[in-house]
Amino acid sequence: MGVHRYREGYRPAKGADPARRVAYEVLREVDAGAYANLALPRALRRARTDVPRFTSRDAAFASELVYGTLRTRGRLDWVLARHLTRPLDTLDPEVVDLLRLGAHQILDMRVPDHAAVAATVDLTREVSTAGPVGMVNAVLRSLTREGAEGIRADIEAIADPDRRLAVLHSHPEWMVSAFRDALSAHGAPASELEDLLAADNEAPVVALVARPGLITPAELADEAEEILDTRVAPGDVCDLAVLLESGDPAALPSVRSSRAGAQDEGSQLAALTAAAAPVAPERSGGDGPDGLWLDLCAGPGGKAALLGALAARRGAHVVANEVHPHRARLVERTVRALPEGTVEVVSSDGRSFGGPRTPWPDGSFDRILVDAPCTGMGSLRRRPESRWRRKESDLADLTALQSALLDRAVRLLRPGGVLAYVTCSPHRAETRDQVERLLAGGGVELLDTVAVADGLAAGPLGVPDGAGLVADRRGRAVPGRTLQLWGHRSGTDLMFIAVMRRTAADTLGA
Ligand SMILES: C[S@@+](CC[C@H](N)C(=O)[O-])C[C@H]1O[C@@H](n2cnc3c(N)ncnc32)[C@H](O)[C@@H]1O
Repeated sequence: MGVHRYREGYRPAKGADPARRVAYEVLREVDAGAYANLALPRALRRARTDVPRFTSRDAAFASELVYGTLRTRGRLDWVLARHLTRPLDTLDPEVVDLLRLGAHQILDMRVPDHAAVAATVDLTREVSTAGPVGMVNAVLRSLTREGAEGIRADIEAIADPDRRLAVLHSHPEWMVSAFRDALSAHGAPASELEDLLAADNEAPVVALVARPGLITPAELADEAEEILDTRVAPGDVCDLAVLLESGDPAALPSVRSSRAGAQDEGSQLAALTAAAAPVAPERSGGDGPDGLWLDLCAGPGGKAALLGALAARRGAHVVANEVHPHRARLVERTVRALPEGTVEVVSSDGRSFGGPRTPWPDGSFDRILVDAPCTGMGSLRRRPESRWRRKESDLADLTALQSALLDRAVRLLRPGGVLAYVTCSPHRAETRDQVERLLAGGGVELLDTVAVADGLAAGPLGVPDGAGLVADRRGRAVPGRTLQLWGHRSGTDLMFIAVMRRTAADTLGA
């Protein structure tokens, strides 16, 4: 629990309620660098043990406070600024969190105004010095007098369209512009921008994957229904998926033993597509070998486990590489239920993976997945704080890393081998530009990713007509298509998938 900073002789007039207290503690942890999706379950577990009569309603309320406050932070800050006499970022960060918590209850939740103000003031008394109590009270009371209609009208009146959408849907302005550009880069109508941004603020469903050969989706659904006491549904996009209305997947024995896992349906489809894209023969006749696969950026191992399950059925072997040793250990855990020897976990920098004097010289692999580090703009629903942490200036380093990983992967592929490039971001620079750069370099051809994925999907992928085309250096469309999934169309994370194939050995001038 957080630090109490009572003044000498000072005692709170009334204790803060435990759910708000938990939410505040988690916001403070997130401010210090924690991830909400890890910090919140930890805090709830603590509260269930430490706080007498901490109910599941308290847990649900605390979760809504944490996720809602983090998601709507941009709009909350814009509104709060109108009621402050000094800039928000000059206030003590603890006070800022208290104000955001109160404002979120007043503006977005069905908490009566007086209760939202009183409870936030109680919480302020309990966690802070007496100093800000009066200020928090005054600012929140002033906010309750403003009214949602007036606020909405003032936001609608913001002249700059991206600024207006940034405030309304609570995204950093640079991301709004990047999403606008991404829709156009991937052949989706620009008119869908608002739907895209709104979908980012919806609570995601929890998707599980039943790893083939280890558990069936029906067995997983039965287990979830029984243990989590929740409603379950089959996947919209993948037959292997089981969707949960609520509940903590970690409570399921199949998840604890890694026979199943929590995995967005877009990620499941990416791994399935990487495994299904057709390899070509190295010289002539048949499909050529398909026995050695590489997952170049494997941590924490969700896709490696699905690839491994599919490889086990096809007699293939998967090398799962991850640069950070602690994340490589997570991969080991994720793949541990697979038949022994199916997945081999190694830890090295993917940019210089394999080569002479290693078991994997250039041209070794039949199939490579590069699920590259990226801005993560495609999973904002799931990681509510990430939109505020990520900076536009991160792009240059990330795209350089993606290019180096892709270049290395092409060299590690045999001619005719398949390269699947995946990002959890639709940003043009991380997706289409990377594919166009690779194609321009020679050595790879683009396959029809939409057709491969469509053939695997349980339902429509919501790909707009004519989407996924990429151009050569002269701006002419090349054969093949990439696939961009959109949350507002398919309900998945915004995964980008491009399957390519290595052409002749000598085109890279190796
Ligand atoms: C998008 S995540 C991969 C997710 C993973 N495929 C899954 O489905 O669980 C990217 C991973 O690449 C790792 N990474 C970053 N730089 C790398 C490098 N130079 N070589 C190999 N892996 C790297 C990151 O640590 C991170 O675990």
